[in-house]
Amino acid sequence: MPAVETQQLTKEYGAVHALDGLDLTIERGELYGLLGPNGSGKTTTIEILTGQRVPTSGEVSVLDIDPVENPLDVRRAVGILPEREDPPSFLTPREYLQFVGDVRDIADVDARIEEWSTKLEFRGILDTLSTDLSEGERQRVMLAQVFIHEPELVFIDEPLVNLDPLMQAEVRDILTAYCEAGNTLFLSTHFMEVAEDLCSRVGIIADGKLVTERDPQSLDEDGLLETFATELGGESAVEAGRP
Ligand SMILES: Nc1ncnc2c1ncn2[C@@H]1O[C@H](COP(=O)(O)OP(=O)(O)OP(=O)(O)O)[C@@H](O)[C@H]1O
Repeated sequence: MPAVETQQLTKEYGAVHALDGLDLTIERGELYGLLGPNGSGKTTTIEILTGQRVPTSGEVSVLDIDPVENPLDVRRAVGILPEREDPPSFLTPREYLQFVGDVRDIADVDARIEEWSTKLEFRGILDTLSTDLSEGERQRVMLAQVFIHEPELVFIDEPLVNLDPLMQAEVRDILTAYCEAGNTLFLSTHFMEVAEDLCSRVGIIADGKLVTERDPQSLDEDGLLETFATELGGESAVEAGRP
């Protein structure tokens, strides 16, 4: 069974058709990127796949679980990093990750905190209040909470946001190694260069529909993405500092 499958998924917010018959199949071990301009339906897709939002119609399966029927089971099984989410300002990264360890029933949470704070290079600020951390440091803590329970499927909305170029390269390596170990990663981005550099397959979404799926090496060989040029990759992810 694929890691993720949707059939004719729709989501309406009143008169807005956020998803309009979305068909997705993502196999285990893929590093799949959903690329699309602002408002194309990426966040709505992730929210439905992770049991946070109920679709208007259509079928969904995530690790063989139906997130509409069993949202808690899906959230237990996967890692999630929503866009623009921070650790609570009044907790230190260590306290926050211990809290995540409690919620996720992780027996050896202290060892995992050591492991992930080392990998993501924030050991030095483990005991600093999150309110005093930079945006990039907070993003690294949030990335750690995605992986700390070693899920086999992870959803990340805009994965490299707020990271400096060196850290972006480190995170790319971590995400790639994670998929090479047989796990699956679903990420969304509106930066073409993130999709090109990171993904093994890219789906292009516009107006809630999957327009096409591409090998990242031939992402724009026919100039299709020129139509989204101002929104997609119109500025460099590195220059923008928020890919
Ligand atoms: N809670 C909501 N209520 C009403 N409309 C919504 C809601 N959430 C999203 N929408 C609308 O649904 C459409 C898809 O939004 P969504 O956030 O899924 O797009 P996106 O591709 O993630 O955008 P972005 O790149 O800006 O994060 C947009 O038109 C948006 O305004």
